[in-house]
Amino acid sequence: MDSDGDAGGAVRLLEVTKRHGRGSAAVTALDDLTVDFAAGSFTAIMGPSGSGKSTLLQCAAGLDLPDTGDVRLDGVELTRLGEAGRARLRRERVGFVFQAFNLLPALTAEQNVALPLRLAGRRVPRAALRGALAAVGLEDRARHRPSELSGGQQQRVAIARALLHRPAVLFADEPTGALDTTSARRMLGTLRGLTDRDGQTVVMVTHDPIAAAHADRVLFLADGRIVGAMERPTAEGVAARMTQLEQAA
Ligand SMILES: Nc1ncnc2c1ncn2[C@@H]1O[C@H](COP(=O)(O)OP(=O)(O)OP(=O)(O)O)[C@@H](O)[C@H]1O
Repeated sequence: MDSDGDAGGAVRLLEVTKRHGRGSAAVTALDDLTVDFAAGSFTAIMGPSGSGKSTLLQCAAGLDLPDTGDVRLDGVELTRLGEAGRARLRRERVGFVFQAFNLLPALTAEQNVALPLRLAGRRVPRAALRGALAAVGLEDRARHRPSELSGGQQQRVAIARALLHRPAVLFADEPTGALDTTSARRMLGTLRGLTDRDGQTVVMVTHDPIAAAHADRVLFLADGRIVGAMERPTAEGVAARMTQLEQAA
């Protein structure tokens, strides 16, 4: 590891504190938090409601800025960038998948995948488009509209869209929240495959111990701090740890 301590790190948060609100209503969402997400790793973030998971994702992805501390994404200190610089960094190096798929109903799967790059004025090579759909197992659904796809397939289109520009990190906020069990399992298999096959760095917030068990590592958050980590997690182990945290909350 070099003197910056970021060797191999796709994302690093260093002593990050983030408060929401002002005065007596202020809430410390992240409290002097330091964490590294290694390149090519799949991390799940868990914690009781209000523990700071979404805030962590927003700060790590450059969607929000910490009050103090530094965030480095793919070698770039994004806390030193202005709004335009952060927007460019997000567009070029970050992929985002949310619980809501946010696909446009009038567009086909491949048009939805291409849309963000087209809106940014970039040409989208056909091979890249096909490659992104193939990476999520949907190459045969390219011409289907969202209404002709299952919920799980729609979420995989959203993942293909997030992957098209080959982001350094794919952030996923409750990506299985709106899916049935079978679709959720397939979606998690897709994320797992992206890390195993392509070395894609994935950071996922979830409430579901079964989802978290697909990751290489689970980080547990409470009151804006990391209070534990589990390597090679099992659903049972994660569930037991979450029960402890929720009883303590
Ligand atoms: N815009 C905001 N204004 C004021 N307080 C906020 C705001 N956003 C978040 N908070 C507070 O910051 C804390 C952390 O919120 P955050 O959404 O990061 O938690 P979370 O772990 O993602 O929660 P959940 O699992 O319920 O989605 C909570 O106490 C929340 O109420």
